[in-house]
Amino acid sequence: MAIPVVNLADFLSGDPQLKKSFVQQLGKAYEEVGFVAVKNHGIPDTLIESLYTQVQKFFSLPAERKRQFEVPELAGQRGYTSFGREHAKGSSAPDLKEFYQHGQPEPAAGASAEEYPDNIEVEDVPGFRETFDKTYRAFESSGKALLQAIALYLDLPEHYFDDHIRNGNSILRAIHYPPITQEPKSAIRAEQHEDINLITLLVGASADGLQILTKQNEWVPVTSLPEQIVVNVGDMLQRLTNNQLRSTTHRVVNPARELWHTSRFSIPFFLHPKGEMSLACLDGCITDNHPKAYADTTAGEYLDERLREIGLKK
Ligand SMILES: O=C(O)CCC(=O)C(=O)O
Ligand SMILES: [Fe+2]
Repeated sequence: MAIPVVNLADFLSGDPQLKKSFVQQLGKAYEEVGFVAVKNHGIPDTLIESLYTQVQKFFSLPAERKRQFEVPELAGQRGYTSFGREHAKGSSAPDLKEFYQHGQPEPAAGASAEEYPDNIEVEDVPGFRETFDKTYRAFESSGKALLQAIALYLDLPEHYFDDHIRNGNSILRAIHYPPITQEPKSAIRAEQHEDINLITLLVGASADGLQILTKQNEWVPVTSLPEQIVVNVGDMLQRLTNNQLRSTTHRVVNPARELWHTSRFSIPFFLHPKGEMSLACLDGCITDNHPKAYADTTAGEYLDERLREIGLKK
């Protein structure tokens, strides 16, 4: 399915009409579909190419070497998580994937080392940390503009989210779905789930497989052009907006048998605020028809609960 396409250059153009129409298009798409494709997203192609090259080098390291970058106490939030560890909330079959996670390169002064552990060095791939740091910042900056548009759509001040996400707890995750070597029984590359964070920005996955569950309860493949990124609403934003914006269920299915020998790579950026941000439903989103649907919580408490549900935190 072609998801709605928006042009971030319209929002940043300085033309009030273009900006306004961007805000309406994005907001409407997030009420109806929960996913958009964004063109002119501001993440340089050359950066994405270097990131993919380094990610492929990382995953082709020997399994025992990769495991040296795995730190279970960090609940997968930094470094490597091996194949078969993470499962979707409510599913017992682990996803068919391994991944590497990179966090905030520049935590705020005084931020706790428990919430913002250092990133894990991978000496085997030259330039690895620099490329992840650079891409992290590029995603932060595109994500910030998108959240400004979302704030305007919700009749909040344009810069409502800025402070909450500055030096925030976002995660850049590089995922490798290895070739499938035996009948996977019920397991798929990524079982159906909703993302935890405010919004997710995803650069062109290297193969098909991503599908979203529509309001009509049908699974449809997501298609976007190579120059676009896919950006979807996560549960934190759904919760904050009392279900006005939709955190749409999605999954990654296995390829046809003749393509089992191929790998799939994808690199989502999970945009998280700082842990202390309140996720209490916004007053403007609570009405007689839409009474408050969630208890108050903070982003940090909510993240903790969700990491336990997907098997990353004990
Ligand atoms: O690999 C993909 O295309 C999407 C992955 C995903 O949905 C996730 O990691 O949350
Ligand atoms: Fe996801």
